[in-house]
Amino acid sequence: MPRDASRWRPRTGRAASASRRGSGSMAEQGGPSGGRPEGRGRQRPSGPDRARGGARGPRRRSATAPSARTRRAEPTRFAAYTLLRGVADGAYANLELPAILRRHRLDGRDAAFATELGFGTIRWQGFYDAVIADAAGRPLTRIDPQVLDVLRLGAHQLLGMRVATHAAADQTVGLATVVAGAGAGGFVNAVMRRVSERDLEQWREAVVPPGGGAVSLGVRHSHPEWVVTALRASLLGHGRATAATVDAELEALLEADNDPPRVHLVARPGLSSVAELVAAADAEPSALSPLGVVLRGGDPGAVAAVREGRAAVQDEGSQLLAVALARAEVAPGAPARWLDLCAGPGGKAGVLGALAVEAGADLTAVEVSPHRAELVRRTLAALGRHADGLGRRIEVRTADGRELGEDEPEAYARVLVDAPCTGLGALRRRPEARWRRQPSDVAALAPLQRALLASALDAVAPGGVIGYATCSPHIAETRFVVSDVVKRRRDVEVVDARELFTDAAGRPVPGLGDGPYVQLWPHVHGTDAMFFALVRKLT
Ligand SMILES: C[S@@+](CC[C@H](N)C(=O)[O-])C[C@H]1O[C@@H](n2cnc3c(N)ncnc32)[C@H](O)[C@@H]1O
Repeated sequence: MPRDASRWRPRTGRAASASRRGSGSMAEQGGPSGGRPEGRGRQRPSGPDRARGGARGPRRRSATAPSARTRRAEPTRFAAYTLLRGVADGAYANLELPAILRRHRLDGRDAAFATELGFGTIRWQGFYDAVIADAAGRPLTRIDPQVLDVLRLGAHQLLGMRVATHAAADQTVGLATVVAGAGAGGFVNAVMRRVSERDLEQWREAVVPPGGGAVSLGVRHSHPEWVVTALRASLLGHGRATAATVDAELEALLEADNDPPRVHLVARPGLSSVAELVAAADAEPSALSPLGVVLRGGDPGAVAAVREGRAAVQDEGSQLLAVALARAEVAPGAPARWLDLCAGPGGKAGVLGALAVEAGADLTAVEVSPHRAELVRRTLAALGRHADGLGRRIEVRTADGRELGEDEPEAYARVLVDAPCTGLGALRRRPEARWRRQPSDVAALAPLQRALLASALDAVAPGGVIGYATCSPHIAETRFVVSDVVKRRRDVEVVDARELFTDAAGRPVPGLGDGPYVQLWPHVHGTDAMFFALVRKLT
């Protein structure tokens, strides 16, 4: 849910699409999967004025009687609903969405609308649930889960996307009727009317508990309370904030978590280039990553270099990490072998392997899950052919990284441990993660993270380096893991990693913390909240 309507207005023209749908054109569709979305191809006025018109001031109630509402589900809404049900059954939204869009034959603006409706609703679920409970006058446990998902989608249209009230209400009731029957339609109609009686600010005043603590921030910014508490501790623990500044930093971070990330591409060195991507896509060079571009719009899958595995969609933070490890100083005579110990699905291995080949080294990518190892093979296929041509080797192994240190001691010059973690630093990208993760996950992952790092320390040759990374800033997954493992050994030292992080113009990246570790932040760097520690094996 944006703070103002313009937040949602995007690089892809999605606002225009939403506004068009918000016009209330109610062309009947042929059921959930039939026909095209209403308004498609019609030229209706759209844009900021129109979007704002529905946004400011009290909303007008929809005068349509329930019996006169549509009884069909419009395809973009049905697609978003299907996504929510898939997520409720355990699916990952970002993996599920492409198939849903294909099944509903949605592309362009319609796909963008369905995506924002689905992802935005999932992100803002915590806040909308508070609104719905209030508007329905009953606890959520007394609302059928399917109907609750329909209501969440309706709430996002009203409060987060500024779809006109009558269109949002009509389509939400139609969807409810299709998925849960006419009786549900009446209930949904009543709740939507109540939701539409207040605007966003009024709902905030009504449902956000006072006090500004974790509970209050959790509802306001739609994060579980334990995540708010953990992020606060992370800001303090990494030295990003002090007691005096942490409240403002935390709010900025929580807000950034709710901003859909821009799409970045990485040009794998030797296979593609920033210039190629800028010429081939609606993109501009990244200011942060020397290997990256930022898409202004369009489908990354339409870019030839991406389709061919020479470039890929990748957060700038991940790009910087791979570059940092490749840059770190290694003692002369270290083996010409690099290792990615937790490679699936292969994003960082794609960059690290390309940099290894450039440096005259081989890459071994290890992944324990056979399915994810297969994804790594696919990701690295083009790189493998490129390496073969230069007499280098890219190898993908399905294996347990915890055993590699013992199997191949002191065999590698550079090792990346991109450890399995809670992903609390990538909440922008994985909208359901905040609701699925539990505080107990942190403790459950701790032994695995420590064992993988210990194995990496064994696998690296004297004078070689290990990069330990997570896409979580949680103190227990980052600093505690590194300090715990390193303090048990006499043959390694932690090195200040900050100087390895320079932007596309070669300038030091600001705001990395007090060292020796690096912590990136969405609200500071525009990246996922990636953590990186550099450890060197003594000679
Ligand atoms: C954070 S992800 C890595 C992301 C990857 N580096 C990328 O950039 O695409 C962590 C990966 O570690 C894998 N993993 C978990 N336990 C492992 C183990 N014991 N050995 C090797 N890989 C493991 C997980 O299956 C997961 O694919």
